[in-house]
Amino acid sequence: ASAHSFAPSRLSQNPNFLAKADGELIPRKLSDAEIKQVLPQLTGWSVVHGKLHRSFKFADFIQAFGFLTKVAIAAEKLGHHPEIYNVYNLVTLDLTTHDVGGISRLDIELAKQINGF
Ligand SMILES: C[C@H](O)[C@H](O)[C@H]1CNC2=NC(N)=NC(=O)C2=N1
Repeated sequence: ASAHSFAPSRLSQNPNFLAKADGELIPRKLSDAEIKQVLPQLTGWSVVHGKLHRSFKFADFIQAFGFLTKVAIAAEKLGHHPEIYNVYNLVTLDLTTHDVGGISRLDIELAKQINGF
């Protein structure tokens, strides 16, 4: 591909991303219909207050935090970070894309990875 293929105007044609004025790509906010369609693949997750939401219960705090450590590593690799709430053996996660004010494919991807832990 020529250099010009990578100009922001070309990249912005990818339906999964929006190009900001400076050319930086950010994920697109998914529609309610798109979220409803993918939700059956995300066992245990629901949409609460416009965020992907799931609670997890563990045997104790150490198990809960071991899980959260895996979540943290996945999040850092993805460059996408969950909202985390922990009380002893309970963990609640809310996934939203702050950059777009809604749920994006990055939230779907993170939820899928978390379900594999
Ligand atoms: C620059 C950096 O990649 C962005 O600020 C990322 C970091 N992690 C993020 N995580 C989430 N959940 N939403 C974001 O919009 C977001 N933005």
